[in-house]
Amino acid sequence: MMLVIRRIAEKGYNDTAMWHLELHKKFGERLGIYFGTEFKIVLSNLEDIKEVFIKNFSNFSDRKNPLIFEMNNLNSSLLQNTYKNGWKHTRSTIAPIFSTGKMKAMHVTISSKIDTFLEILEKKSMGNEQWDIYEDIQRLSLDIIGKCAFAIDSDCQRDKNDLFCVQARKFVSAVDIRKSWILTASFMLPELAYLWKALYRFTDMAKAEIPLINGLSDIYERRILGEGSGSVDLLKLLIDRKIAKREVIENCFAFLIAGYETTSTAMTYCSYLLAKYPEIQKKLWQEIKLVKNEGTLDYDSIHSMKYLDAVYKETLRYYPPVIHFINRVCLSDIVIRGQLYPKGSVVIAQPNTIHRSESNWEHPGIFDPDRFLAENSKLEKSSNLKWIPFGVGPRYCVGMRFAEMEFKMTIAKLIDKFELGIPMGEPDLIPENNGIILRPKDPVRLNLKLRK
Ligand code: HEM
Repeated sequence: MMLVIRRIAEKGYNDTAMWHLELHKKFGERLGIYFGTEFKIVLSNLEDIKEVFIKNFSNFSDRKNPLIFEMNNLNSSLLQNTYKNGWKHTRSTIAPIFSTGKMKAMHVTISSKIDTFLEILEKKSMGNEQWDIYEDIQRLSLDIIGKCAFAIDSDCQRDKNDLFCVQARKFVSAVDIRKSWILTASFMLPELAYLWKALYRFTDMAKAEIPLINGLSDIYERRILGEGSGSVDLLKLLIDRKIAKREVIENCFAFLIAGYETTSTAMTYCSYLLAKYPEIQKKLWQEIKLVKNEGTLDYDSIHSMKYLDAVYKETLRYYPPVIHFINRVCLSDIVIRGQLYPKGSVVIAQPNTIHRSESNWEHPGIFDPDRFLAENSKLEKSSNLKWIPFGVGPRYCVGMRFAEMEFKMTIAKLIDKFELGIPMGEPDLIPENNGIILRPKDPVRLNLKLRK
């Protein structure tokens, strides 16, 4: 604990994401850290991770939520639910709404939001000013999740004062442990749970979530009365699963929290990396041209593109957006591969450590999509845990297919329309850790040249 506090004081919180790599080199592939009285075991050996997260899932089924979160409106959602309270039932009810057929039905909505995004970028690229493309991508992602999870036609992309946009951004930015001392303290001193719970209603998070939940509740009631019966969105798909109102609303809310900043951050990293490596961008553009010679950029054609798939996977390997969320609570004492995992300890797998380890990847510090092409990739095996941006085992990200569709459609359409470059003198992107997400620290400014 003292070591953690000293390190944070010396180098800043951001450093804790990368620090684990150093710690693993120094102390080995299993390391223990105390946070107050809470014991955390960080694993980087793939066999250990497989044993804990997959083979012994029944003893490690729950994620550790800071106790302060028990006061929010997410307890019956997949994000926070526990095995004892019915996570398995919720998961098996919800997973089918992310099937290929359902994703295909939703891709038209997503595509129209991306068209608006491209129109806005075209206008901006005509001017002389440089701007932060992360902001545009975040607004696109909000409009997509607004339409698909909240069933509202928000216009976050064009209207900065759009109510949904303002409230959602307020909520998400409140889940930033650097900005809220109550949140930070509740992570560091979990034994004072009762104090943190009592203080929850004074947090910005609590203030921002109420209008969002009330808005969702209104839409739910109108949907039950038959409004929008022809539309396909996650809200409707959940209502069709005949689960309780509270479960529907909390899970839609969870999709906003889990799906907005994660996907927009991944797409921003990808745009930046393609701008930085023009040869890789050119190869992707050539693949896009080939596909367009045969038809259009739609759900099927985009999912058939091998190089786009390699760029997608390599982006998530190189910069995994979610770094501090793949964890499980040990439900009872157990010994695995000679290691005692005491009841109540929290086991963690960190994607950035696994993705940047030389024992898992050749030249891990080099951005090289070719490593994922079929001929030199052994990743297709689900047992391969070298690539874990979406987590591990039965509790992996339920929205993975949704994120993949949104990412691939946006990047393919963006590169089809613009050639991306890095402006002269622009500094390298620095990823910053906000407690859960690894996001660009500074504005991401790119040159966008309309392709002829
Ligand atoms: C690039 C985008 C995304 C990344 C990198 C990502 C990553 C993750 C990770 C690492 C986890 C934890 C998995 C574990 O503990 O093993 C997770 C869980 C989850 N994600 Fe995502 N996610 C993304 C997009 C989305 C989207 C678009 C949605 C919904 C529309 C979503 C919904 C969820 C939910 C509900 C969970 C909890 C699942 C459970 O506990 O059963 N995510 N995600």
